[in-house]
Amino acid sequence: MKAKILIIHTGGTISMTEDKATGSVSPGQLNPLSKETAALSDLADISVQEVFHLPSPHITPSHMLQLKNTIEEAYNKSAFDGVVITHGTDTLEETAYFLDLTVTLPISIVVTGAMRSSNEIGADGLYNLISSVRVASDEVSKNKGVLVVLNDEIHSAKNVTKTHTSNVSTFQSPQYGPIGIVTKRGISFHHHPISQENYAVKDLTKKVTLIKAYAGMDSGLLFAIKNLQYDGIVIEALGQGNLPPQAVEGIEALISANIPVVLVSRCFNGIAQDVYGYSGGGKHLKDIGVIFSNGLNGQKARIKLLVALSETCDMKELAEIFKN
Ligand SMILES: NC(=O)C[C@H](N)C(=O)O
Repeated sequence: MKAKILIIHTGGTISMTEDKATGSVSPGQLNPLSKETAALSDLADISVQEVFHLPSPHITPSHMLQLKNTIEEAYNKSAFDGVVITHGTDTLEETAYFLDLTVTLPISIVVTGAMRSSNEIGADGLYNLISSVRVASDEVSKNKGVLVVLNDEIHSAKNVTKTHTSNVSTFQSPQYGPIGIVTKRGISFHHHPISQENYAVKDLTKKVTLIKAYAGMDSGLLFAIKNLQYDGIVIEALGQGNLPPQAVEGIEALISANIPVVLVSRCFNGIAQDVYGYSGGGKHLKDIGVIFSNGLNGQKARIKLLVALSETCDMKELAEIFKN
């Protein structure tokens, strides 16, 4: 029996066309993927929903929550084996990780996209969609968290990131690699995520921002963030998790206002840790209450803080959540 797969389109280059006269790529009236359902029906019992038709820089956390609710409502109406979400690649990793943290259904969840629009030479959209339906249809893809499938590779939502502005092999999992591959003959996994986290999110009302540290950074922006009444901040710190000493005053002001400060590294490999004891070093920052993120990149730590803040504002509980 064929697997039952729900395809949800949200937009992105995979749903766009190029204007041959101007070279401009944009979403048209019709999603070019809507005519492809027949090509997929050999692979699975397909149903399709188009929830958004948006470039992914237009996707916000409330769209992500809407997407989670759409998946759960569709499943409660009529159960399916897997869902494939098509999405723009710019913020794909954020939506995939949000779903990873919040959806608990016993199905496979695959997110895919494309780097070339539907009418460009070498368009990768339909191919990635077919690969994703194949992955989602395979029993072996369940219980592995949300998967990101492009360019014949299967990545975990937690580790994958967009690494190249235009290359079709843009999605990589720095330091971990893909957890599986798609071949002509089947799907093959070679890693299994060792832990999965879930948070019951009903609404997303908090404001969390993300900034990057740099040589000579001072506290100006940190005071501004406090005054703008953000509920949380993620900082892409230097190296192993350090900041210039001039930034410490701002960090202390945020923490004393009960605004959690989560640290990641601006390096794309490795884990930020409390190693250095000098002023602004990781150990100093941890001692004054900064939370370390255990290997997430900045944009994913921001999604996690947003989700975690919908459960608790307690600094100690937040620090525990970020140990996972
Ligand atoms: N390749 C893509 O999908 C990029 C596009 N700007 C988007 O994220 O919507």
